[in-house]
Amino acid sequence: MTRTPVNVTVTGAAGQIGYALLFRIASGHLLGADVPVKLRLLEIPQGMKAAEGTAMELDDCAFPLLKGIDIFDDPNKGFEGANVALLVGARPRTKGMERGDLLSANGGIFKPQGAAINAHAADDIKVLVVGNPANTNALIAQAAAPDVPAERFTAMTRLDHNRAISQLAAKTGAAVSDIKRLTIWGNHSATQYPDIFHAEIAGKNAAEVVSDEQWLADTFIPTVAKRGAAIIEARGASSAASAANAAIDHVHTWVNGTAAGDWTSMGIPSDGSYGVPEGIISSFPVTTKDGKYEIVQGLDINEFSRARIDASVAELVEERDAVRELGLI
Ligand SMILES: NC(=O)C1=CN([C@@H]2O[C@H](COP(=O)(O)OP(=O)(O)OC[C@H]3O[C@@H](n4cnc5c(N)ncnc54)[C@H](O)[C@@H]3O)[C@@H](O)[C@H]2O)C=CC1
Ligand SMILES: O=C([O-])CC(=O)C(=O)O
Repeated sequence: MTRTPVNVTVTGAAGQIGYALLFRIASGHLLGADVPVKLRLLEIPQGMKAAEGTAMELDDCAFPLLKGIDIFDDPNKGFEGANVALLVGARPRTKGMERGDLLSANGGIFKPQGAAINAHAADDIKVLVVGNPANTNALIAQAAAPDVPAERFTAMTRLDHNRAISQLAAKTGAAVSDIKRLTIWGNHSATQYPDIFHAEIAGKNAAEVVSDEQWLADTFIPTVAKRGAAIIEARGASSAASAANAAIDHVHTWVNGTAAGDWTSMGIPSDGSYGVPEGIISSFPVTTKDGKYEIVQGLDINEFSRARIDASVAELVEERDAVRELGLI
């Protein structure tokens, strides 16, 4: 049976992450090796020519699953019929820019994109926001799309999740595939909290295996939370291939499900679980099945974790209040 292609819209398609992302979507890593895709690339006018170049290269790969590529600089067209939208293009912070300026500049991108998704995307649209500040940009887009179920707007903390697994594997000598149930809580920012108290390493409790609270507090958490800045310092440019990889993982897991006994981390609208105020887009431990996710319930949160979750959530509340003040939500 021939399957109908899935329409995948990627914004910021001519950027660094876009260049690392599009080829993997087209080769079947986003949705599955048997799922044909049509790509819809959305750029700003200055990015159109570079996006055309990337599209030429995509053609040159002769990917069997790639059933079409269209390029737009109008969000109303870019999101038409989209089943999956990866919102990567954003306004980076530049010198002298205050947080309010950054939120307001991104509001100018994510508000119209949310409205275009509301008006033109397919009924089953799933949105992943990668562009920073990802959680609050997702909130802005979601607020502009009142007809789309709120839970379809998610923000990427999978890169943080993968970074934390890798650091934990290096510390303990375990294989990354032996590490399960790790959680990133809160914001995709330096306040995020990577939590190993419920994680398992080859079936044993990770915090007990590590048994070194000082390493947790002084090395592990800051290394994971500040990894983006360390990459910028080393590479002279922000994480691109690892960010693209995490975006692929996020959507693949959302669509295809978490493995039995494991969970992942996603930035999602809070339902009030774990004392996180309803509505803000915060990272939680989630399981996924049949294209839907659920927050893992019933975890004991110790004092060490509580303080850190609360600090990151407080930052998200401040960001929400700031964009509310700016009339963006
Ligand atoms: N959530 C996460 O874990 C991570 C998020 N990021 C964020 O991802 C974003 C993109 O990163 P890069 O690809 O490295 O940046 P980049 O600057 O290389 O590319 C961004 C692209 O977006 C385009 N763009 C700007 N405004 C647009 C709009 N309104 N519509 C469509 N396209 C637009 C630009 O023309 C440019 O081609 C940044 O905000 C970065 O901070 C990066 C790494 C990890
Ligand atoms: O700060 C940035 O632009 C990059 C980023 O989010 C990360 O690598 O986690």
